[in-house]
Amino acid sequence: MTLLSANHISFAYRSQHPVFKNISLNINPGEIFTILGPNGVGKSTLLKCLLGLNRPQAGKILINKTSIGQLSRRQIARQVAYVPQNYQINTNLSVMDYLLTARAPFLNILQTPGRSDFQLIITQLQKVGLGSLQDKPLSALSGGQQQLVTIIKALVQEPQLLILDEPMAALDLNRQKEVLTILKSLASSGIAIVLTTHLPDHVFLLNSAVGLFYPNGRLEVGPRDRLMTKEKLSTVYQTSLDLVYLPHLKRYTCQLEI
Ligand SMILES: Nc1ncnc2c1ncn2[C@@H]1O[C@H](COP(=O)(O)OP(=O)(O)OP(=O)(O)O)[C@@H](O)[C@H]1O
Repeated sequence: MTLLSANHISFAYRSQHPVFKNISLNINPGEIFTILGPNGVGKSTLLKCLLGLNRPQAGKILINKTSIGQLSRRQIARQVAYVPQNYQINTNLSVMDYLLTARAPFLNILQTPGRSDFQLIITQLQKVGLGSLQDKPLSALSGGQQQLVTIIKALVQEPQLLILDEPMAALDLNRQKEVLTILKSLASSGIAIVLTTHLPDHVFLLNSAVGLFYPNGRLEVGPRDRLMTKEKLSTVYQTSLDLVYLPHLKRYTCQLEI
């Protein structure tokens, strides 16, 4: 069953100036879908439409067959978690207290988090080697550590669909590897993942389906083998680049032609 579907959606912040028109896509459980495109083309705007934060002027978005407009924020938060692009968190909450806020959609109005909520968070922090940071104020963490914490916040929401906007932009290579591994393992457990990235290699590393956002606002959706070509990527990024096969890693890498 399709978890998320967007049918012919169009969105403009100002009338007569559409960011994109007539975009359709379907995401199934366990699928990874990576959106690539140049700066300012509309990737974050599209994600916000899929989350119900932006309301498209045309088209329909369904989550588990229900129109997103008919779902409350709490109902959406029980199914979908979001890692925003601006991960810098302006709060003096401790890491633990901040992460506990992600359990709110599952608690009644006067209910406080229980043992299982704390344990879930401790387990997730330990998985990425941040167990020792749970009592630190968020403001004392580095940018990369804060980005990891926002990813963990989405995970402790135990979503069916995880939407991430450039989740690895601030991470070192080893931490990128950790996040890629986590995303792959979430997908194999049936969670659907939609992400944006500026690194085309992430598509190959995640074995994901692709959405190519062209500078004219068109989104081409399809399998990696059909969309990840030198010609299409050069058109998307308006620059010369090449795809090089790495036989020992059995995958392609995307390189600028400089
Ligand atoms: N809140 C807003 N109000 C008005 N215009 C906006 C708003 N947010 C984004 N835009 C505009 O919409 C267009 C798409 O922006 P968006 O942030 O979706 O691009 P993006 O593809 O995610 O870019 P980047 O790769 O740089 O993050 C841009 O022209 C941007 O200036």
